[in-house]
Amino acid sequence: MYVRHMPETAECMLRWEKQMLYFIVNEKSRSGRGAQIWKEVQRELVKRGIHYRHYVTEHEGHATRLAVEICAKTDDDICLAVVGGDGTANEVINGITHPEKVRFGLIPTGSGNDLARGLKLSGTPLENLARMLSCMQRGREACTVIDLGEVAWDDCEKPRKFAISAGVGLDALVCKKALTSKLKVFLNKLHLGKLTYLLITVQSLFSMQTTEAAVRLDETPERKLDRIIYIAAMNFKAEGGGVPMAPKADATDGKLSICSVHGIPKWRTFLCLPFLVAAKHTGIRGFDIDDCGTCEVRLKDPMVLHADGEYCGDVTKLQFRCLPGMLRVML
Ligand SMILES: Nc1ncnc2c1ncn2[C@@H]1O[C@H](COP(=O)(O)OP(=O)(O)OP(=O)(O)O)[C@@H](O)[C@H]1O
Repeated sequence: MYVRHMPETAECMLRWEKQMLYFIVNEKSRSGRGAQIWKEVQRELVKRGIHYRHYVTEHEGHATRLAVEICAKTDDDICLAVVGGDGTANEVINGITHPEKVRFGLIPTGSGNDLARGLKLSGTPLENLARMLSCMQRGREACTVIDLGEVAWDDCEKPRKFAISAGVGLDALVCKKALTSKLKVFLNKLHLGKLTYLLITVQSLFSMQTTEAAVRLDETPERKLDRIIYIAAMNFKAEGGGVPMAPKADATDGKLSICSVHGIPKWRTFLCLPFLVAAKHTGIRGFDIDDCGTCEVRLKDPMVLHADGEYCGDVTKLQFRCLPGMLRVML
């Protein structure tokens, strides 16, 4: 049961009582389950007498616009929570124009929920809400500060921030296919959403085109890699519904973990997938993981790029960069 911690001073009490909590809600997340969860959360907010305002996303990209509008408010302390999946969280993060004044919260309602996994948010929606409210009540200093990543590519208008990961190749192809997958809708109904990623991964691995790349980590000399299956920049350990691509990644160390698979045949990659899923792939030939602050990649042929599972385009030149301590999270 949630125990309400009473603020110690009258000033603190006054601040808490007046604090507005903004929600950006994707009711369509996890094939519509988001709407049900939001109703449940809303009932609890009313019961607790929380001051809140909510905005429901109506289309792709809407969450970014809503976050920009919320950040334009004059308050110097904005509590902004997402009720949605990783895609919605990514859109909101990209709309946070003033990270210094925002406290970010998450009630995960997606099918992958890798950000929630990275933040160790494993409770029910009401448990996650209670945890967030408790942190909110304890003030800005109670938040956990995490790094974000940023990826720029070819002639992109604006680099894209990411909380979990960004990458080219197999994992991006899987994300792109999952976005429009009828199988995902079907498996979500059976509560088997994560299986979508596994099935699409195997199919995509054997149908994808590999290519060559020149990779430069921080100030080190450029390395040439061939037969690229993927190059991913990980902020947290896992993506794609819990695949621990970088088992030692830490979102508070000021670095990204660059994971790549290259120079080995597809059938060998396929045989190594169980090791990848079990986080036993470190040290296997062809599977590299390196920590760095920036990473530049030049590809011989275009590959699909994703940021937190959102399709960014087919690209040949990209740069990943870590943005240390960029997001204050109510956990
Ligand atoms: N009203 C809407 N109609 C259609 N698409 C929407 C709407 N609101 C948001 N979206 C888009 O839906 C996409 C996926 O949403 P989200 O990530 O929240 O859920 P999910 O795909 O179920 O979860 P996960 O990413 O964790 O697998 C987002 O990229 C967002 O742009």
